[in-house]
Amino acid sequence: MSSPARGVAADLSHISTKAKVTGYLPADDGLKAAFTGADVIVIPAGIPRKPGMTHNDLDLFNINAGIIRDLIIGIALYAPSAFILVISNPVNSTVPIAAEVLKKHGVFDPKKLFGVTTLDVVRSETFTASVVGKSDPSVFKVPVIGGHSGDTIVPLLSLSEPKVELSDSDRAALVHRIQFGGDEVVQAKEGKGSATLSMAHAGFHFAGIVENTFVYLSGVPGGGAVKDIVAGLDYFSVPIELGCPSGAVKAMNILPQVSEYENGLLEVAYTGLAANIKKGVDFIVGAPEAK
Ligand SMILES: NC(=O)C1=CN([C@@H]2O[C@H](COP(=O)(O)OP(=O)(O)OC[C@H]3O[C@@H](n4cnc5c(N)ncnc54)[C@H](O)[C@@H]3O)[C@@H](O)[C@H]2O)C=CC1
Ligand SMILES: O=C([O-])CC(=O)C(=O)O
Repeated sequence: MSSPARGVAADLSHISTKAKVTGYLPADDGLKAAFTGADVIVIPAGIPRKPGMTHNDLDLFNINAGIIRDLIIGIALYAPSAFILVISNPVNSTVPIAAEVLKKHGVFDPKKLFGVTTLDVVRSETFTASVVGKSDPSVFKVPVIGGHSGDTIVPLLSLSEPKVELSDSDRAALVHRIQFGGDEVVQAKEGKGSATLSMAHAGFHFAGIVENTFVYLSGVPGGGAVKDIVAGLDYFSVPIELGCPSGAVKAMNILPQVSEYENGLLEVAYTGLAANIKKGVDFIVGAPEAK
């Protein structure tokens, strides 16, 4: 890229609300002004979970699905080549929603659409370090694959570097803490948001060369081999090598290295993910206003 990347981090709530009230507004000047010329667009817009809400909550889905759809329409029209990082939950469904809207507009590039799952890696490394009594989370590198909610998040402790030895019960407790770490934050904030600041940290991380992210597998080089292993799921989070200007350069297929225990976690994740992905796709497919 010859000029510095232009990103959009504006609060677009007024625009999206307007789009929601009046229907699809192809000539919306706000969306046009916000997105035109953007190279990288990060979307954290939407409601956060309240204590007790799961990522499968219907209110969370219905409100955020509409917000994502409206914003992605704006991107399809005014910044079709931008890198899109979707933070808004439920990521397992909002990324498929984004993909379907982009497809309807004929501008879907799977190498440039990413669901932000970085926090799962941050948690897996931080909590693994704390379980073995280290205060510095950067000591461990622990891959995480799958999706971004509860038991669709699959930490691969068997591939930790350096190796970590845990009893079965310590391992189960650690896996649970990584999978449900978001709940701790949502509860601690008592209805006033979720891991907002950690999200900023995740965004910063994303500037790296290899990043964990939820992608459309068939559109990313190397993704087909992953898809063959993950029960044919269209979307999955694995470490992705990133490049500029093309985006996702390669999906790292670490699936053949997982342990038997982790294969058990994956089987559970596949079921949840298949339902979450279908929910996102169904939200757009057949919906005339998204055309
Ligand atoms: N993928 C990830 O790792 C993470 C995802 N999240 C998700 O990010 C989203 C935001 O979470 P928080 O920052 O904690 O919530 P928050 O309530 O602090 O911030 C939400 C922001 O979205 C804006 N917004 C609300 N309705 C909008 C609309 N119709 N159009 C555009 N913008 C709108 C609000 O003005 C506000 O600035 C949630 O869906 C949450 O679940 C949060 C943390 C981590
Ligand atoms: O769990 C939530 O609601 C927010 C989130 O995605 C996370 O903290 O990883």
